[in-house]
Amino acid sequence: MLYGSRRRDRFECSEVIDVSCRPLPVNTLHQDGTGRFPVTRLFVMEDWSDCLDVAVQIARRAGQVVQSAVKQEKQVSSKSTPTDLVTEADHQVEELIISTLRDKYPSHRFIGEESSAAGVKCELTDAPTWIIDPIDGTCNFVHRYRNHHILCLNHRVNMFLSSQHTILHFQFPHGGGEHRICCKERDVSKALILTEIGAKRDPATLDIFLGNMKKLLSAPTHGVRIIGSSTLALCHIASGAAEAYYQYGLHCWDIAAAAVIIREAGGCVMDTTGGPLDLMSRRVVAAGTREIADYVVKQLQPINYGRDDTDPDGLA
Ligand SMILES: O=P([O-])([O-])O[C@@H]1[C@@H](O)[C@H](O)[C@@H](O)[C@H](O)[C@@H]1O
Ligand SMILES: [Mg+2]
Ligand SMILES: [Mg+2]
Repeated sequence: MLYGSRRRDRFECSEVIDVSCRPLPVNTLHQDGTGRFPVTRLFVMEDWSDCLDVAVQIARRAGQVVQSAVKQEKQVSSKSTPTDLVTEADHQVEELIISTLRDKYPSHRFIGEESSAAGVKCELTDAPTWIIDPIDGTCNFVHRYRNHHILCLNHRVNMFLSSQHTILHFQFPHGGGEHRICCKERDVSKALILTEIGAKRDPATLDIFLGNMKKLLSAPTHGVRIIGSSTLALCHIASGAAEAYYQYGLHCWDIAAAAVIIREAGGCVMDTTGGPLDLMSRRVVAAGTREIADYVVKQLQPINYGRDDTDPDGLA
């Protein structure tokens, strides 16, 4: 089981390690003088296994809501741009998840895609926080396109919950059990690379987006794919179906759950500059190997989408 208690402002956790679900004695942490506590081990402050059970049940219930909604007529509206779609099913699923969890865990905090779009501040504190994308790939959902959409929940104590592919019953287990293994390919000319377009479609953004794709296609790589769901695409890195993923314009709720799966499967997740992942930065590079991740980082010209915590509609 992937587990840990990561209080953002108290220490940096150097890695997520498998620990059993039992309280561990809190050892002395050696302050490194920078006010941060370099943690070589994670300390399970509390037993979170109950959260996992509750969340897997909600993921399944939400999946049933989505599965029945996909066959029905939808009321579709848009958010930050005309291509950033949302339906009543997105709202219904997010409301179901947050209301159930809030009843059960009144002290926990929530970051939800549709709550954020309605103006609720995206704020990560050291309180246990659920990061929720009720339907990732809403455009696919609206078009009933090969049913590529996925529900993702992440619990900010670095406990990955269930990310359930609602239509193909394609479920990534919560980190435990059979481990997913990333591709260990180091040769970019043998890599399949995934990306997503993001919501901006102005000519300048599209020129940069297409320029980045052209650079990666002419490496040459085996190919570049856009499947319409960043979370599902990131999960494909963890399952070894593709070697790398990059994107500007996704959100913390697209990244949070999948990043845990990828790390647990032995891959790497980072910022598009090659530095550590900043969950709120609206950009990511992930790969099965560091070599391919570093190659992708070197090809990219940045696209500015702002940040989830300061500029949620990303039209900076
Ligand atoms: O809105 P949603 O379907 O949850 O998530 C989508 C992401 O999965 C996709 O990668 C991105 O390009 C879209 O703009 C949108 O953010
Ligand atoms: Mg999404
Ligand atoms: Mg969504």
